[in-house]
Amino acid sequence: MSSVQESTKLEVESIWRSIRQGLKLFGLVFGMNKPYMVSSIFLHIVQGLMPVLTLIIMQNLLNSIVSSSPQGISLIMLQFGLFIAIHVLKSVVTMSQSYVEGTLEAVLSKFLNIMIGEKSGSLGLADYENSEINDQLKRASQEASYRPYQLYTQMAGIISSLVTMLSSATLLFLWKWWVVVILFIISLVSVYSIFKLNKEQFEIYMNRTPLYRESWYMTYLLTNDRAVKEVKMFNLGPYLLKRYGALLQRFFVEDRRILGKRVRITFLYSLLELTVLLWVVWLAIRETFEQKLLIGSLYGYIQAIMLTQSQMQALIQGIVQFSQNNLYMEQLFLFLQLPTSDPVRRQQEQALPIRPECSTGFGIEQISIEGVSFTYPGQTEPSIRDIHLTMDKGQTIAIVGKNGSGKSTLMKVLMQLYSDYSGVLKLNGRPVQDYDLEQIQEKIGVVFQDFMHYEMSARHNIGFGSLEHMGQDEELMHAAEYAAIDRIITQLPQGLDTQLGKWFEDGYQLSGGQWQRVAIARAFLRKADVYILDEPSSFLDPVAERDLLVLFLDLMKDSIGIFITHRISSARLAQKIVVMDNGLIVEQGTHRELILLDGLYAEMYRIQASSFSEEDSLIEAGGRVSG
Ligand SMILES: Nc1ncnc2c1ncn2[C@@H]1O[C@H](COP(=O)(O)OP(=O)(O)OP(=O)(O)O)[C@@H](O)[C@H]1O
Repeated sequence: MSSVQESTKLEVESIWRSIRQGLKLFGLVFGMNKPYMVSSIFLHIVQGLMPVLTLIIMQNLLNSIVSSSPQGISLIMLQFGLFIAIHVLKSVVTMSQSYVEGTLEAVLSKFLNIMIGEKSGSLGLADYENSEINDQLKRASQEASYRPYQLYTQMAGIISSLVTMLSSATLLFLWKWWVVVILFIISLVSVYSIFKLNKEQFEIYMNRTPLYRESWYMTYLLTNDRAVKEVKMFNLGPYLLKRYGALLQRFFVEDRRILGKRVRITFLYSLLELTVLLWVVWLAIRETFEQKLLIGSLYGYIQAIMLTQSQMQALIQGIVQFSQNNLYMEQLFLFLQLPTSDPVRRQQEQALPIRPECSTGFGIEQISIEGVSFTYPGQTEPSIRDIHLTMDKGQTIAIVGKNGSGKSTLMKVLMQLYSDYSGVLKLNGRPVQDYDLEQIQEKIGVVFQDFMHYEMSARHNIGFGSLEHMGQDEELMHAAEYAAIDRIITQLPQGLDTQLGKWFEDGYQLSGGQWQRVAIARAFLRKADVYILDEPSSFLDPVAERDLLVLFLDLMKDSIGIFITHRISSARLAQKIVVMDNGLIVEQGTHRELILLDGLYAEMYRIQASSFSEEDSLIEAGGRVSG
């Protein structure tokens, strides 16, 4: 097959795909609001008939005036009445249309944004860490509020233009059929070239999404309150602005090139069309001059020529824009059909069997991890390898290890945030897959290393730990007490209902440690069987950290308590200490056992202890000198 044939086949395929997507969209809108959709299509058809009806009425009116037929003034009056009626009808149609379309727009945007929100919620952590999916998500959410509606109105507009074009072309066809044929051929060729251009533009757009995200990130850094301190102190503003400017310049150059091409193509075809049109107008004038046509008919034909041409243009524009938006719609539908990596959603979507005794009413008495390994998507090396660990109710476990040794990864796998791990994870002696995974997550209270600051009230910030307790002040304050943040909350201007953070009006900004305590309270609000604190003390002062851990140990009598820490002074409080290195558990035991083992833990202990004794001796030496 030659390259021209191949490319034509691709274009035809793309038109068919557009039509299929368009029908899918009509189906979607129809499902959302049937009466409005039917009214909208009906109004578009009526609108499409209006220009030719107006033209015929005007043509007859003019012909009646110039021919001064025996019926005289009464016929003229009748036709003038029709002329008034058609204009009134036009206004009614336009007004009704704006109401119906406005409603449809709001409905479509609402439904699609909710659909995208639901889809985003169903994605797994691994999906969010995948840059390609992030691109898709960004495209989908950015455009959901306007693209589908644009597409819908374009499709409806195509119907209108088609009706107008067919009706005016019929008038013209009855007079000079070959004019219609020539105009049709010119339009067909122009549609083909514009389709090709659209594809090029779409590819540019697709390749651009990661760069769009980068440019978005630059503006985020330049305008975000969390980044502003570092941006100022490291004087990053000019650098970030330069990178941002370079990206915008690149977009500008590409856009200008495509625009130039588009204008050249459109100009060429318009010129061709205009030549044909002017020739035909000249023919009509000549026939009128030769008294073969009445002046009303001359008016009618010139109008019909203009209408056919303008509607063909509108039709081409409509089809072009429609196919352009359609490529974006395709992306939206693809995103909505994306399979999730989330273990909980997968279990629900695939309706995997759950043992009746494992669906509700169970408690987590024991967790055993048997030979679990996990490699992040896109990575070649596993981040945790052949992990064996058992944890029982009433036990507190500290996990220590160097940066990047796999501590947080192990916890995320345990929390069922990733699905593609190898090995066996058991709860109460049964594989985790026998259980309702959502129920398992509900039985875990967690403080992540990068916990959230919700720019909402203190009530929301704590209440998000257990939505059913959101309205119960006593429960919320009880959780706050565990995290030693209750006094601060009581002193806030509106107590629990005080807005936290600085993003919204009347927000009260907490310190880093106070935010962390709020996150801890959030985890404690949940009546969980397992509590996981990933570096809970990173923002806390040493006294606060110790108080927190002592309380934590006390609270864990009926639960399993796991905390990740870099401080040996904290780790030694736990009943079991697990030491990780390079994705492996290299040691486990009590503080005493591990010191006696004299391995990595003992070394970490010595380094941390010696830093204090060195400081002590320096202080002592300093004291002696000054003394
Ligand atoms: N989302 C991710 N995608 C790919 N690799 C990751 C991801 N998160 C972590 N890693 C890699 O996995 C390894 C273990 O990371 P992890 O966060 O579990 O370490 P950690 O022991 O908790 O470290 P730290 O003490 O610094 O918090 C690291 O090499 C890290 O680069």
